[in-house]
Amino acid sequence: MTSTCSLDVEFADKINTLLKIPSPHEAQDYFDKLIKTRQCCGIRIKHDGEYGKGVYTETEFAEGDLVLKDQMLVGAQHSSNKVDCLVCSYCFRFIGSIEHQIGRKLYLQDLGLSASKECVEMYQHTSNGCCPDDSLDGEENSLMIDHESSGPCTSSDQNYKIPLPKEVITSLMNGDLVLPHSDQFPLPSVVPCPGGCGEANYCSKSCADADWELFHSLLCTEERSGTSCREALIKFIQHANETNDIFLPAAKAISFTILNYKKLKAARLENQESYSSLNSSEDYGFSLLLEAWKPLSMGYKKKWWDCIALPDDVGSHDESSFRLQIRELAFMSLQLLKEAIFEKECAPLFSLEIYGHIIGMFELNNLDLVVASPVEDYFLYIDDLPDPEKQKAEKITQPFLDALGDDYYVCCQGTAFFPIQSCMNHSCCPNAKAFKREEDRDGQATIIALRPISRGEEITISYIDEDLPFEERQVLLADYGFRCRCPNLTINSALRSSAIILSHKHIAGRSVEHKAMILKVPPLKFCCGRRKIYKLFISHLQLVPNQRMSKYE
Ligand SMILES: C[S@@+](CC[C@H](N)C(=O)[O-])C[C@H]1O[C@@H](n2cnc3c(N)ncnc32)[C@H](O)[C@@H]1O
Repeated sequence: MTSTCSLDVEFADKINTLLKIPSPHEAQDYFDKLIKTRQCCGIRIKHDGEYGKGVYTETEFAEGDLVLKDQMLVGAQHSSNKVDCLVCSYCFRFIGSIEHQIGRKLYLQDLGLSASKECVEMYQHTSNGCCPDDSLDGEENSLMIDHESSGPCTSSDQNYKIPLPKEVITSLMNGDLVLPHSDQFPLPSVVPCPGGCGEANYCSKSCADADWELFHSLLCTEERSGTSCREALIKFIQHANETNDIFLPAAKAISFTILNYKKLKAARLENQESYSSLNSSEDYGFSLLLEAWKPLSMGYKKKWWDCIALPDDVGSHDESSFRLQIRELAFMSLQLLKEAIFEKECAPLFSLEIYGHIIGMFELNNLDLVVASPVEDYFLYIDDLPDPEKQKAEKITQPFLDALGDDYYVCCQGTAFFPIQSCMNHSCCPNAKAFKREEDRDGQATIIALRPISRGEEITISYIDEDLPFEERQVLLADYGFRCRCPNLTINSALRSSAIILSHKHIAGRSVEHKAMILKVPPLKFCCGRRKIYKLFISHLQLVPNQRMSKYE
């Protein structure tokens, strides 16, 4: 039997209006304004293409030109990755210090945890006051939760690690022990969550304030923050981490809309409109909700359980029961979220239709969020020092590298929806790619031209690894609901030897599951026997013209 959400029945008309595809005029107006706020010029979103919306050039781009730097609308670090990297919860920059990043990871590793396992155990441990550092206080809720999934770049216990004494790790975390040359890699200080939950940390007050204003004030688990149902919120987070952490950005999308609604309402009231006109007219309230929802209304959407690809281990005869299970999972998550942050004036947002469409939108549009680790840069820097400076530094750094094992370079990973990039259609011979350059140290998406693009041409990216054989490409593209009809000609390999950072990632059905592969980078120079091999998600490979990597060529 399928669970029914009463809000779906009660607000059926409003839900239909919220999910209506915006008119071309409305969308054009929205995207024209949005593009003006981005680091890009010479692109336009058009609505009359073969595949719905598409991004087109209004100028010429040369190979390697920056086409777009897009800011995410909603993004989240994977729960499993939180053990490995301490990043700004808003822009996903690494924060603290090289020492703090290493110390924190070793501390958690010392508790016998990898990112994917035994996190509950760690939670119990830290809750008992065993945490040596205040900066870990409150992280428990976010760290305890994922004991199910394992991303491709997360810790593994398979590589050999030589543990360090606890006191050394503690002094590293406390800042008493300073590593040689770490001043070459300054990181922003940790700014704690203004609500005091300790789960969210930031690189600056402006990021803390922006996150609070846009999302976190409704999702903060600290009692003082005024979140009405803290227990329910914690349960919601736990459920997301035990099942599929895509529910976390979905909650952010709902939070964003509620907070936006409240802001719009307050602004209207300030503009002398009477309380009575706002409160008495239901339509007026709904028009505000429509306005608040607008950024999300623009994304291409289908219901999650309808569009999600059937996993390999589910036969077609089990398809309907699989889709039903996904729907039930979303239903369960939504009940917990509703208990935590329900807002009467925004009730239609808590319908299963809307929740399912938000997650489906992520399924069809999201890019991987990947930010390279400064800890890797640090060890590479030490490795590149001339002797005898190198020998001197390595006497101190080597034990830390040995303790970290092969996981010393784990990057920040998550998933994010980028409003402009998400309008880019797929081609198996794309003219652009999403990537990260040396200077791109945050979670934003950077799109670069792979070859000269002429005025008026559509900008296309590949959602999958375009090097795969034709049939495999078609299978992967079926996840996006279409078969590609473009011929895959010779791929421009000019940028191929560089690092790959961003990729389209499908959110797996029942738990977070990444399709990983080892990227074909040129033979690597070894750094103390463990210079990194990039392990990245694949569904959609993106090349990074990255100076840092060019030295390997
Ligand atoms: C990320 S969205 C791209 C923007 C989308 N065209 C829109 O209208 O918002 C992905 C969806 O666009 C459509 N699409 C993108 N590239 C396509 C292609 N090469 N052939 C057919 N459909 C495509 C598919 O429906 C796909 O699920």
